[in-house]
Amino acid sequence: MDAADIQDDLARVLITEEEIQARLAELAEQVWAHYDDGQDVLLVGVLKGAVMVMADLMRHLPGSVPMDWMAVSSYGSGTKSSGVVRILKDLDADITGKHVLIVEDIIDSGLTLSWIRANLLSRSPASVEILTLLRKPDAAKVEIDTRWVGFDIPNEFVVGYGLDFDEGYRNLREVATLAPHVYS
Ligand SMILES: O=P(O)(O)OC[C@H]1O[C@H](OP(=O)(O)OP(=O)(O)O)[C@H](O)[C@@H]1O
Ligand code: HPA
Ligand SMILES: [Mg+2]
Repeated sequence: MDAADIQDDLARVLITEEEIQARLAELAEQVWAHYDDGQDVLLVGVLKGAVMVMADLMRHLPGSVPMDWMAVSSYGSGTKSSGVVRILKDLDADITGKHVLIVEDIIDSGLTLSWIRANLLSRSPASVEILTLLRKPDAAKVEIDTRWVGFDIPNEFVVGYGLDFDEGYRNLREVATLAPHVYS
């Protein structure tokens, strides 16, 4: 798939690269202040969707912070959450007594993060907070206490900036909806 093909598959750009970066810079400032200049916080990214958010959020932080990753899967190759969460890769770190900030690309139904949050809370961390770039308020099946949200978006399937459709489109720099011909 070449670059021109990718652009042909998009219906509408919802959030531009510039808007994403400006918002992440704001969020990074708030995160840094909340954790007392990044003291004792562990950033936990959720693979694979959160790779771009993690990479750019971290680079907006003015000092050094550690990161760790979990891989879970609930979507498979479709566009609807199965609600069944599996751990594909667990954290390397023991988070007992640590301040954990979960970094995510999107809260859609909320099923994935509510499961991850409960799972991490069972390990006796000092705190667990959530930062997500995107949230779909109209798709929520469970309410999740989310301290930092980049953008609330409509209840449409989106791709780009880490978000995939059938493992494609993660490398787009913006967040966009897909053209109908891609689904059919
Ligand atoms: O709020 P929900 O309805 O649970 O959906 C959100 C989750 O779904 C996506 O991950 P996916 O399982 O597709 O894996 P991926 O990150 O590897 O694409 C996304 O990255 C979130 O983790
Ligand atoms: O809208 C979405 N796009 C891509 N992956 C997703 N995972 C949950 N919602 C979405
Ligand atoms: Mg996905």
